[in-house]
Amino acid sequence: MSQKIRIIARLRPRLGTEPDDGCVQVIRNSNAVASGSNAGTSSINIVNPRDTSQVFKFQFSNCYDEASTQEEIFGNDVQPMVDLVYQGMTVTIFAYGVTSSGKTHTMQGSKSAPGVIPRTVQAIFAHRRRLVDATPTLVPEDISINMSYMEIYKDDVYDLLVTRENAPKLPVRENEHGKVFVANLTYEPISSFSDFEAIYTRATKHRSVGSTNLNHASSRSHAILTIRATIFDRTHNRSLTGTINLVDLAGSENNKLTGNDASRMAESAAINKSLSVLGQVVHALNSNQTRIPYRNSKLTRILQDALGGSSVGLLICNLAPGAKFRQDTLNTLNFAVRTKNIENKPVVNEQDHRQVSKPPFPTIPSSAAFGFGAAGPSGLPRTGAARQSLVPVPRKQARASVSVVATGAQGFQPMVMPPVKQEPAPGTMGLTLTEVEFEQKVAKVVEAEVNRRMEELERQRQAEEARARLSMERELALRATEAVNRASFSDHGDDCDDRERSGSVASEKENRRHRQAKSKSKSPRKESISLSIPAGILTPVLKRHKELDSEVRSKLQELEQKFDRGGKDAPDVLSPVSKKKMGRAYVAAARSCSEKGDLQAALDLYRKAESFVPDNIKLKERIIEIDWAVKNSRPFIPSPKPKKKSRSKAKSKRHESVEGASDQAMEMDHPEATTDEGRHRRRRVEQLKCQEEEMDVETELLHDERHSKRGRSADDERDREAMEIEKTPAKRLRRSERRKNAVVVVDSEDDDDDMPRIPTKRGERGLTAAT
Ligand SMILES: Nc1ncnc2c1ncn2[C@@H]1O[C@H](COP(=O)(O)OP(=O)(O)OP(=O)(O)O)[C@@H](O)[C@H]1O
Repeated sequence: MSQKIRIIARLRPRLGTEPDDGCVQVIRNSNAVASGSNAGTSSINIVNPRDTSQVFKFQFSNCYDEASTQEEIFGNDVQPMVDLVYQGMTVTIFAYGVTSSGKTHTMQGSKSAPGVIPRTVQAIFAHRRRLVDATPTLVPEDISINMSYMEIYKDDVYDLLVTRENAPKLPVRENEHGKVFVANLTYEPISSFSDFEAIYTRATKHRSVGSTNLNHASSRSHAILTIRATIFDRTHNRSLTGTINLVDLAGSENNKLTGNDASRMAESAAINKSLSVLGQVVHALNSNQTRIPYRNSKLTRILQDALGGSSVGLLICNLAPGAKFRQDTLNTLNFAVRTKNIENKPVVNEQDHRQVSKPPFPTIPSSAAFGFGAAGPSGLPRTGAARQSLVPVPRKQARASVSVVATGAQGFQPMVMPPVKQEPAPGTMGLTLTEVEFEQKVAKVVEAEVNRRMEELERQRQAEEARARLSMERELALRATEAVNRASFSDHGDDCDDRERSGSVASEKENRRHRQAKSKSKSPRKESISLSIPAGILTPVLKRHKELDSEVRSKLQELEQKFDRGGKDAPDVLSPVSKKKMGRAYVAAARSCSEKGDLQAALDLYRKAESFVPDNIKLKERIIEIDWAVKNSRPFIPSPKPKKKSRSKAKSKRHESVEGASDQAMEMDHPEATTDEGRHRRRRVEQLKCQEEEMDVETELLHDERHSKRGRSADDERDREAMEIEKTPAKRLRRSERRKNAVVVVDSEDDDDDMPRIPTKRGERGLTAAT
């Protein structure tokens, strides 16, 4: 069964110099007050400032004017709510209004005029006394009462029962049943009103209060005092828990009126924001929205149960008199009107502590004195149907639940009911777990998670260490292999040299002796290496090296075969620059042959050169000419060799070194020089590259020579001839451009036959050896 939030309004008296402008008028209906009904015949009337003939009328359950007393308000509207606590229900009473409207006065009051809070606590203890007196099976210890007190300051929750220095921000959580609670909040047991007074007075000093222009002791936070009463039935091991939340909200603030400084402004912003969310929640509930923005502020999150939940609610609207507050008063009243449409579904919070079957909750003889029989004073049923909750109950729990059905004078009879909501008992988070147990469980889970992560980190660290060790070993092995290889290459190179020498002068015996001497001189190095490397570690590396070696060897063989095939495939494996250089080398060799009169050899060499530089027109012409001469047995007179320019000392040195390499390169093409040793061939390829370098130098020389006087005159001659053929300036220009670009492989000195010339003495000599 649902129940709407009860709304009452209270206008505070004028303070100090506040004018009596009659802006807010309270119309009271004494019958409504007396009956305590929710008829709402009392009203607050406010004259429309724009049209004084128009009056806004707000009807509520009860409306109290300036003359109303604390006692009156408590007796009429709060006392019945207190009684509900002993019915096992949750009650929430909150004071709402603009700053300085009298919320704290209403809730807390003063010594001379105690407010709702102290009166409620007094009523709770009084009720306990009555209950114990009326129930022979109950002793005072069977009804425990405890309290908590917190404030929400700038949207953070603080425990007011601990000193502020030690008070951490408390988290707001939700238990497995969807019940919102403030974790680690202190609950202090109180056995008497004086106990409460002592704790409450101390805690109130911790509350955030500040002075503003409107209120010298303005609340800067929302304060929530909770009193819980638990009746424990030892006979049947069951308990009934009722709770009352007394909420003193901070007032909405108009910063123009409050004259807030920067820090007060920050507080004011937090206050106004949370109140705005409260308004949004109320609006969302009224308009049946699917999503209620409880989570948008801590205030609404904590008050969730009071707003559309399972709590019985009472809203006290505090109003300040005077036109100065007119707009705030209207806002407050509008909020109240919206709130009164919110429907809660109160439940009885009852717990069965037995493990198996559950007998009924014992009949408390004085239960009728609570104002509740089969139905409560506000028509709240106590049956299982009345305990339905908005929060779904887990199936496991639902099976174990036993609900209580009122059977009038016969007392309660047990019966298994459909899933019903059972609120946690004070200090408990569910049916069986106390808060301490819950915290312990959480701590265990956290500890397990931390241990798991630590182990994972340790595993990662060990894996990284192993990886680092492996990579270090690999590095070490690689270095060792390189060292061994260097030694091996060196030996091999020396061996080759020795073999070559042995062919002419040295005997095999001498060579052996020579090698032995060398190996003796190198043995300490090898020893030191073998000592520093663990046995077997080189095996995989050497194997890999062997594989690489055979791979290199096969590639070299392939390369060699290409060269052996007449260089037809060679261009495919050379870069454009290398091709050009190879072409020049063959041209030089061919020229040498033609000078000696061996035209056939020259023709073959020119053709080889053509395979490297197939686009060279002059080379093609030369081949045609020589081919023609060979076929017709005619002599071929080549152009004279160009004179070499003087070179610098450095270049000479370089050429001398390259010259030797060139000779060796030619040996590679010689059948006798061919060897199966891949490493040896690799060295030869390197030497061949050196020869290419030398050819490059020759090209530089050639380029220099192009600009000699003779070269220039030959070009001029060609240009003159061309000028005679090409009449238009455009054609002349294009031809001139072409000539400028075509200078790299064309020997411009060949003015006689315009044939390619690469006059390299060293190249000729090397290639001569090759041919
Ligand atoms: N009914 C009343 N009778 C006499 N004095 C009152 C009454 N209501 C409020 N006051 C006085 O008005 C002043 C402001 O009241 P109170 O501090 O309760 O306002 P508040 O709404 O709590 O303000 P804030 O939101 O700033 O905390 C106080 O001095 C208080 O004593």
